[in-house]
Amino acid sequence: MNIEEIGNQHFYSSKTTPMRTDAFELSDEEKIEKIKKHFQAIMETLGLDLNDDSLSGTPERVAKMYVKEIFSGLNPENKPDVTLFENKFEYKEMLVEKNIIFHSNCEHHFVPIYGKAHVAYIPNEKVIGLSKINRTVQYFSKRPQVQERLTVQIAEELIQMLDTQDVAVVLDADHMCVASRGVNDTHSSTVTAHFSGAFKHESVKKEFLSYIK
Ligand SMILES: Nc1nc2c(ncn2[C@@H]2O[C@H](COP(=O)(O)OP(=O)(O)OP(=O)(O)O)[C@@H](O)[C@H]2O)c(=O)[nH]1
Ligand SMILES: [Zn+2]
Repeated sequence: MNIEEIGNQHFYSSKTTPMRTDAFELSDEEKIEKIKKHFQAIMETLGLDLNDDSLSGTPERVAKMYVKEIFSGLNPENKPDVTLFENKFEYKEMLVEKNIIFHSNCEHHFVPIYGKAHVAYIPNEKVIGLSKINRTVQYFSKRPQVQERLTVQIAEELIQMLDTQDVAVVLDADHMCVASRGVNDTHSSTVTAHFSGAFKHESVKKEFLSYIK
């Protein structure tokens, strides 16, 4: 179960994004209006002069950016339509789409996480339009995230869409909350993985890992 399936019901699990029961009561425009006021208060509290022509539009810019861009994946209406095709070619090997660039944000500090996703699956009856893999990665990225949950959400969505357990997802990302503050480590990166179905077998996993090396 995930937020796409339960509509406006509250549901917590480590795999789903924790949402309030009233998450879908406000329209995007109403959310933008509210966030704009709150962000203006944050800027004023920091001592910034909102009469400055470079700063005056910032509360609205940030509000629009949150709702329409970087957190647009919180709204199930923005879930991409996915085109599937019959697997007429009887392609039975793994398909790997690697180096899918994604930009997300850390839910602990609200600063960027960015990196590459490598996705593979072994087709069953259906094959997926390639760009829809990118779009699925992007949709779940555009939420406040932890990398572990993002990995699992992408994998579970593909398992469901493609009607196969044979799915692998690896994310390799830099966290700005680690790099540009706190421990200020600009060298470390974080790798997470989800292997299911055939990808749990050592030889299949190894083949996939050899392609993304
Ligand atoms: N497991 C996991 N941790 C993350 C992720 N993104 C950020 N974090 C960590 O979340 C933790 C939050 O810890 P806190 O101690 O509450 O935050 P903090 O005081 O700002 O900690 P520092 O970052 O160590 O300064 C930090 O250790 C972050 O590095 C992620 O995707 N997965
Ligand atoms: Zn963080």
